[in-house]
Amino acid sequence: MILTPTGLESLRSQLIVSCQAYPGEPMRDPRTTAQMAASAVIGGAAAVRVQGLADVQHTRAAVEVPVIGLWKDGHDGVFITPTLRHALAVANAGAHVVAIDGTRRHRPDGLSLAATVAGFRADSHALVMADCASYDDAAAAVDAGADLIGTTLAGYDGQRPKTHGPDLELLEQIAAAGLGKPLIAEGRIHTPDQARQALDAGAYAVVVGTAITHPATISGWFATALHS
Ligand SMILES: CC(=O)N[C@H](C=O)[C@@H](O)[C@H](O)[C@H](O)COP(=O)(O)O
Repeated sequence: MILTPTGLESLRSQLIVSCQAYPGEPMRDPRTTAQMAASAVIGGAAAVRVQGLADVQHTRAAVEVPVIGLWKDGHDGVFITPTLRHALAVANAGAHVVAIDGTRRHRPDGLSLAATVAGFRADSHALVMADCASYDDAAAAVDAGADLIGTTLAGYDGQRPKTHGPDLELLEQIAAAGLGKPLIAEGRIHTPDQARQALDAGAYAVVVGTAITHPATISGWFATALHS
């Protein structure tokens, strides 16, 4: 299955579940990621988002819904699918959509976002999701040719404060501008109410990660509540 921009209609107002375990964690295994993704689909996820080439491969085989893939390389600066090479590798692993850093920061391979998207299009039919951190990033990512705009990096690169829940103000700002590409709310959506608020703020679809698929963090929330 190739996902086309028109095919994105299947994601309208839907839940997307991000399934990620971090290096060194007990659940950091591509088979576990794929099992989490399949479980999320049973619960109603219309798409899933996974990190790492093996995770993309295993998840593609485990679910029928679109797979958004990314490759985190490092943890500072531009690290979400930071270069064209990373993006093509994620697409070749089977991702329908490749999520890449969509900020205006310098990229490790020196390419602009527009050059990255153009180079990607030359070799892949997969769609591109730009993980942005601000309104200016989002506008630039649309100009650069991205198919979807995510608020993934809002609060993580210093452009905007790290809100306690989702950055609803940013969602409203981007949605009000009518940039013409699906706006994906992502980042710190921890409750069903917050997911709903993100849609009401103008998001096309909502990504939830930690609150569904990261038991170490969720356990911490409960443990802290008991001890405070
Ligand atoms: C900033 C960054 O590296 N975000 C990553 C992007 O893939 C993931 O670590 C997040 O879990 C994902 O964005 C979903 O967000 P949340 O887990 O808050 O629901």
